[in-house]
Amino acid sequence: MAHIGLDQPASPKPGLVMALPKGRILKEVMPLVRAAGIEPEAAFDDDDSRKLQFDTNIEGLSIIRVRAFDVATFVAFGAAHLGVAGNDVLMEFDYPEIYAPLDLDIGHCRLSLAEPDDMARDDDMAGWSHIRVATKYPGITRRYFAARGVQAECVKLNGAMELAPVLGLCPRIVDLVSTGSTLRANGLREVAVLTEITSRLIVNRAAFKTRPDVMSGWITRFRQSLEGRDAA
Ligand SMILES: Nc1ncnc2c1ncn2[C@@H]1O[C@H](COP(=O)(O)OP(=O)(O)OP(=O)(O)O)[C@@H](O)[C@H]1O
Ligand SMILES: O=P(O)(O)OC[C@H]1O[C@H](OP(=O)(O)OP(=O)(O)O)[C@H](O)[C@@H]1O
Repeated sequence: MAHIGLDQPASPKPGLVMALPKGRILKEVMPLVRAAGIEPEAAFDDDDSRKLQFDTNIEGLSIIRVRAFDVATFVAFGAAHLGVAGNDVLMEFDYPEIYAPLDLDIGHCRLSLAEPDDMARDDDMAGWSHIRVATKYPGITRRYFAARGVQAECVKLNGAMELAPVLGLCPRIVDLVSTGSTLRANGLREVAVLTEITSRLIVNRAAFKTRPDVMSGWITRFRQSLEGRDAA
């Protein structure tokens, strides 16, 4: 007897899907989305709505709102066709299926190594062969230090990294820094910048190949949104 449906994924909705991160980037990205001519349905701005996928004024284009790391995964696997992600997320996954054609010049921050003030005072990175680091970015951290001859043992945390040195979990952290106030408030000092971060428009490579006109059309619209914003 044929079993139908149980382990079959639901058929994806036809049309184009744009993945946006639901965190702090959303406020910065929405003016660009709207300037590109995309207006989501009213439920998108309704905090009480439990919807996750939203229709837009553009026939066949919907928006999904997901966690920042998941934007890259939806786009890499072709479940979404385009999206917005920080290059922290892009570098951590390093998905070959993602093409990131446009720097949106939003979400500026940096990924840095930090340690307690008293440790930083007479610490010398040149003498390290092994370090233990708490981070949400084990991939970037390992690669960065391996290229400098240092083995980085990473303890994965998903937030509040700054607590790790304070509570003795790990003496050092690699985390995002913008104003530096979170580090200061927790007695930590930035000792190295691994990379500067901004958010990018990202596109699934297969979608770009199979629908070049539509996908390049959206890249152009976002480029024009950026030019309009910069000229204002
Ligand atoms: N302090 C910051 N200043 C500027 N940009 C930041 C800052 N922190 C994070 N970002 C950027 O915003 C993106 C999303 O961060 P956000 O804080 O919204 O998500 P999160 O809380 O880390 O993750 P999650 O979506 O899992 O809750 C990051 O990937 C990064 O590119
Ligand atoms: O240098 P600052 O301006 O203080 O910003 C840095 C903080 O911002 C991010 O955290 P977020 O607020 O996203 O919370 P999280 O720890 O839950 O990710 C990051 O992880 C730092 O903790």
